[in-house]
Amino acid sequence: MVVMIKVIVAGFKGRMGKTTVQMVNENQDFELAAVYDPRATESNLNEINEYQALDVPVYSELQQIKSAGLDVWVDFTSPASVFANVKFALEQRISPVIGTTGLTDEQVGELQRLAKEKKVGGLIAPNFGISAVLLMQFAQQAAKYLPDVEIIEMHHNNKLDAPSGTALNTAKMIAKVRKEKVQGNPDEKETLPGARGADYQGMKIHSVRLPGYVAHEQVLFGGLGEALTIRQDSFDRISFMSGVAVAISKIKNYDELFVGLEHIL
Ligand SMILES: NC(=O)C1=CN([C@@H]2O[C@H](COP(=O)(O)OP(=O)(O)OC[C@H]3O[C@@H](n4cnc5c(N)ncnc54)[C@H](OP(=O)(O)O)[C@@H]3O)[C@@H](O)[C@H]2O)C=CC1
Ligand SMILES: O=C(O)C1=N[C@H](C(=O)O)C[C@H](O)C1
Repeated sequence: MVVMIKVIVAGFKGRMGKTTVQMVNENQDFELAAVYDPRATESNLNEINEYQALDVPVYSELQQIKSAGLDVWVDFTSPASVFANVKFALEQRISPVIGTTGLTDEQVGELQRLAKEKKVGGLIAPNFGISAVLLMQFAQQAAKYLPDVEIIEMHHNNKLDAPSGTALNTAKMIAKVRKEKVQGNPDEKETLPGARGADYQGMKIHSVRLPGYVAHEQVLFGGLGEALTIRQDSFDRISFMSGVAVAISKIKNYDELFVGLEHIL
């Protein structure tokens, strides 16, 4: 008998949540066992027009989830809610697969300690798209030779957090291989505040928000008489789904919480 992985999708009404519900439902190895949103008024997905054929419980309170026998908690919610959701999942020994951005370093540390204590596998992926995972790795490699770098991330205009989780993670990965340095003219002055962007250990990060965009990033390196630009584009949220599927399939095999899809590929 094939045992399917029982998945709950938190944030199921959102842009990523909807795409994930469809992917999980269509994957023969996964069972869409529940969905969660504290503001949901439905008790079953079949009450929603587009999901009439699906008999899946909708939970709006964490207490309802305790006895649901779930394997994996996929979280695409909001920076304000992800920590409490993931803490709950780990306490219930449900493996979290987290796409939501905005967790602080302290929160990540606390969740990693809890995962170890509970011996539960989990993943925080700043980006589930393979093009973004590769961009971050290539950028880290390039920064060893070209340490002057600026990051431009471009997203749809409904995004809540800035900079994007991917841009911040790119900067953190680069910071591991280069010394902190001041870039640009040490005497430069912003005549319009914010003109030089945000600063992460001397790296400038610029956030663009425009309708029509989905998720895009450029990492620009400058050297003596030369430059390198690395760019990735997610034109559609489907680009994140193969990464989410891999994470759901594998995450139960681990007993710690990783940051970065590359750790389980
Ligand atoms: N790692 C990756 O590859 C990717 C990550 N993301 C990240 O995923 C997150 C979600 O993005 P997106 O789908 O565009 O955002 P949306 O705003 O479209 O969706 C978020 C959903 O979560 C719901 N929600 C809010 N609070 C809770 C809660 N406590 N529990 C469950 N659900 C809740 C919201 O409901 P309501 O509107 O009622 O508040 C909303 O339906 C963001 O942090 C984004 O950066 C996005 C794309 C890819
Ligand atoms: O909000 C989004 O859309 C995205 N969020 C993630 C991020 O902040 O990096 C991943 C991707 O860029 C899409």
